[in-house]
Amino acid sequence: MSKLVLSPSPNPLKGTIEVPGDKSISHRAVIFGSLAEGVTKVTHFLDGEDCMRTVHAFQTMGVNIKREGDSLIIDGKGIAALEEPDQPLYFGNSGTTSRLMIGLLAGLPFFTASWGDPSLSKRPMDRVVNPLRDMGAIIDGREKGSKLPLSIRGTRLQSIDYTLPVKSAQVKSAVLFAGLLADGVTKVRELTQTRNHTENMLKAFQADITTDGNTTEITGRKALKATNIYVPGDISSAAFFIAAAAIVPESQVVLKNVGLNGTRTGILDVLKKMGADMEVSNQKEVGGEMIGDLTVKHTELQGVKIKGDIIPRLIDEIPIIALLATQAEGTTVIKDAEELRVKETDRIAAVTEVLSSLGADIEATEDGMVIKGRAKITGGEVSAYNDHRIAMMGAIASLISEEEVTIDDDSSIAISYPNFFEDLNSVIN
Ligand SMILES: O=C(O)C1=C[C@@H](OP(=O)(O)O)[C@@H](O)[C@H](O)C1
Ligand SMILES: C=C(OP(=O)(O)O)C(=O)O
Repeated sequence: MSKLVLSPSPNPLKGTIEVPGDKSISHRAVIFGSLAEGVTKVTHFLDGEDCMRTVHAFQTMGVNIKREGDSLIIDGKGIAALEEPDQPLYFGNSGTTSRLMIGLLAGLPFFTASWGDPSLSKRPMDRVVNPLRDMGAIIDGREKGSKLPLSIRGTRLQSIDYTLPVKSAQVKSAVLFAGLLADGVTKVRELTQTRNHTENMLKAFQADITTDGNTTEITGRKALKATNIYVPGDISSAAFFIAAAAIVPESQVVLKNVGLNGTRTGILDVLKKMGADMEVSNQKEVGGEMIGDLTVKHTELQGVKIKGDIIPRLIDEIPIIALLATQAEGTTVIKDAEELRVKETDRIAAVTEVLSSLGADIEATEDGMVIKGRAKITGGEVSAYNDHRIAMMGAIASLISEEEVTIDDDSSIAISYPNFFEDLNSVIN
């Protein structure tokens, strides 16, 4: 636990940052690399705590995974070579590790127990357990299997035709992983498109998969073939510097090689609507994912309405978007974001509490928030609620604060952005 006292920064932000690898893509690269036949090299892998939970899970199941600089070398021996773990798998704080692994473990021919930290133990797992049980999975656990710890007796699964009741890429991925191990063709339908990294990477590993963006079909029991993966910069991490450059006067920051997959770029659409001065350059496709450089300059922003299908495309960026909104002219309304209530913490409550303690005019609603700009960020002492995105939002708020911002504990930042303060210091002149 380390308390953090941040002094207001009088200077504009200037410079170039290459943010760490995308968390969602890094998790999936470890999973598919471990299941595939052959050696997979994952370049620009995110060594944040969450992705390391996924690495440790596969190491416990006998997969040889080693670090080489910022790459990961995975010696995949195929699905049949995975071994029954001799200890419970610990998923730490990671919703993605737990939901994706549960989907996979349900179809592997051995027993596992799994658990998580206090935050993860509160998060709903029935959203993955229910469709998996429909496929024949044998899962038990706390609250009838809706919370960790869980026990899974892996078994041969049947395919399913499943329409997602929640807008969640983790649920979609869990069912597709189970489908990869099941007999027949599994179909997953979503009414609103969520991030599609699982589908993209399954194609790269030569799975038998088709998707039209709403319905994805996968044929089970087909071997995956190793491939090399480059992990783009995480737009969810870049978001903190995009916001910082937009709100600190006279700033100009370049973010290199940021992932620009359209299922993740909702924050860019919102910034454009707010009137931000932002340019995308050097766009190209690498391994099925778009990347590019973003140049963001300070400018005056306008409040906006954010609701509907855009929400899954910016779900993890809402805390930092809320801070942006405090500096925009007029009112920003965020709706349809009730999923925030079941993240690492209740992010609607946490964002509202932290930003109002720091001087903002913000109110929580059932499924979002209402933020009135422009507010002076005066400073103060806040809790990060043990949530990396809340801690980083607090740190960026300190840049425009009149007085110090004190955050009770910044250790959660290592979940997704271990070098956050090095990168921040590199653009504070
Ligand atoms: O699939 C993924 O990698 C993720 C999906 C999202 O969660 P949900 O699927 O719960 O919306 C997101 O919030 C999380 O940070 C990562
Ligand atoms: C919600 C997040 O992650 P997860 O669900 O993997 O814990 C996040 O990174 O903001």
